[in-house]
Amino acid sequence: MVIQCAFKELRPYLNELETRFNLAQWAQSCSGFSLHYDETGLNLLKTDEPKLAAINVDFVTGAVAHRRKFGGGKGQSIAKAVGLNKGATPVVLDATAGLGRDGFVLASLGCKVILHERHPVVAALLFDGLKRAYDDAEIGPWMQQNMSLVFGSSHTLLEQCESMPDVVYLDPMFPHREKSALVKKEMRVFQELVGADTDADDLLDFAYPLASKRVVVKRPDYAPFLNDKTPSMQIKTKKNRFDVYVKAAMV
Ligand SMILES: C[S@@+](CC[C@H](N)C(=O)[O-])C[C@H]1O[C@@H](n2cnc3c(N)ncnc32)[C@H](O)[C@@H]1O
Repeated sequence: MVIQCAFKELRPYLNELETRFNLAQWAQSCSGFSLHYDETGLNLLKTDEPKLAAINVDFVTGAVAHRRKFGGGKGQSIAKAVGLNKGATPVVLDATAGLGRDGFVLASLGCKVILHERHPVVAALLFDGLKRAYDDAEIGPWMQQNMSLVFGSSHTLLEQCESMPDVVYLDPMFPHREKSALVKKEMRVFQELVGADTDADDLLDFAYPLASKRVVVKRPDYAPFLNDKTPSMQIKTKKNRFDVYVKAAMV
């Protein structure tokens, strides 16, 4: 998968992205998608829906940036689920990072967040979004401290972790059935690219021994528990819930 771009001076950076994430290897399995770089950064397009389906990671000015400023801070369900309301700012390993939105909410609230993403195109989008955030005068300093990406599968990376995070956060792909046309479209494009995370049940078994305080699993409200394991507690939102597997108190 070659990244298309009108700016010749960006070719070295784009070559680096292509190499780092082995994008050439994925050209076949990502047919129907293309990657473009423009002034907004790296964009994924669905070839037959070029205008509507661009996916881009923007922590500086996008919807997540708005949520950072006006989204409810530590009162948000995700913050409560990882234990932020207990006065702690845990180290969180986000083992299914996706576009980094949940991770960004936690990083903006002070957590150190390590992101794992295994899909090369998603990882490339995330890497590019992080790079632009690191360079931003307002959020760059704390983003560089709080958010980092490791490209690879958590099925192997969690086993190799040398230090224990306080929290392991899991949000594997589960078929969505939201009604909003916009969300539906973006989710559909994302799901088509990534596919269902059919091996997600195993992640709980890797995550639980590694987390020192808790494992948090985000699920749509209609989804069964991950690996059929009943959580210690649940925090429910309109469309999702956070299943929390507590190991030790968050101090
Ligand atoms: C539903 S998305 C996560 C969305 C994310 N929470 C956000 O806020 O943007 C799930 C992501 O997890 C990734 N994933 C699933 N299993 C993984 C694994 N074992 N290791 C690393 N990434 C994984 C998928 O490639 C996909 O990008």
